[in-house]
Amino acid sequence: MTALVEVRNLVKTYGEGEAETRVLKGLDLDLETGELAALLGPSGSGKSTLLTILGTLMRPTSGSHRMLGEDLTTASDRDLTEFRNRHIGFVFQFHHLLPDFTALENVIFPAAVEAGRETREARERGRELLVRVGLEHRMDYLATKLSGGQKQRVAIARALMNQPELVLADEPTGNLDRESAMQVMDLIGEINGREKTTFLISTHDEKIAEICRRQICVVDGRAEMGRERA
Ligand SMILES: Nc1ncnc2c1ncn2[C@@H]1O[C@H](COP(=O)(O)OP(=O)(O)OP(=O)(O)O)[C@@H](O)[C@H]1O
Repeated sequence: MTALVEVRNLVKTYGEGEAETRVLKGLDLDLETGELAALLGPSGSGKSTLLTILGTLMRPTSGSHRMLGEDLTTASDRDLTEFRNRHIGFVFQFHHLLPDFTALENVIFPAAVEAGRETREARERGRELLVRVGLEHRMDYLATKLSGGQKQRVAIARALMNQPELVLADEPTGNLDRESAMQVMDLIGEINGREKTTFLISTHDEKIAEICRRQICVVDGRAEMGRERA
């Protein structure tokens, strides 16, 4: 069986000459369908860099990156954008919701971009997702009127809008109190269990990492695999 994501000998350097920083130094990583994995590592070890490359938002300096059997290192920018919209969802620490739009409008935004317009089906799926994340009573609230935990739940619903196989989350609970963080993790766990969506979650929080079935640590530019838990 081929992995959902297959990364080999990934290298990423920033800058040139004396200012060159080699962040990823030949990293190998496989992610299977349905995994719930934490991405750990000291500050500056390259977690965000790796997530940005896996999300096709930045190209590696060298190495191979495949997802769903497609070679993404040689794909055109246009093909990458299409691939990203269809197959990858993102959740960030600072949710990046559009403040002047409602929760529902924020959720259906990716589908509207993909389709070039807002469809009735998209509105329906957006509503369903907001119900699933427990925000049926906040659909028409402006994003600015939501609490931090609620905003993050909207961000998760938005990430799921186009039914991605992979969701990349960069410190999704970093800005939340313990209770909201656990609610967000419960939600991610439920979606992962039910829909087999693969999640890769970068975190500094050991408790969050423990909830994940697998821990992957970026150390000295390479990935060290943690033990898989049943
Ligand atoms: N655009 C850039 N240009 C130059 N250097 C960069 C750039 N982005 C990141 N870096 C450097 O690459 C290294 C890895 O950064 P990255 O943000 O990937 O680490 P991280 O593990 O996510 O850190 P943190 O846990 O603090 O968020 C750091 O030394 C950083 O300074």
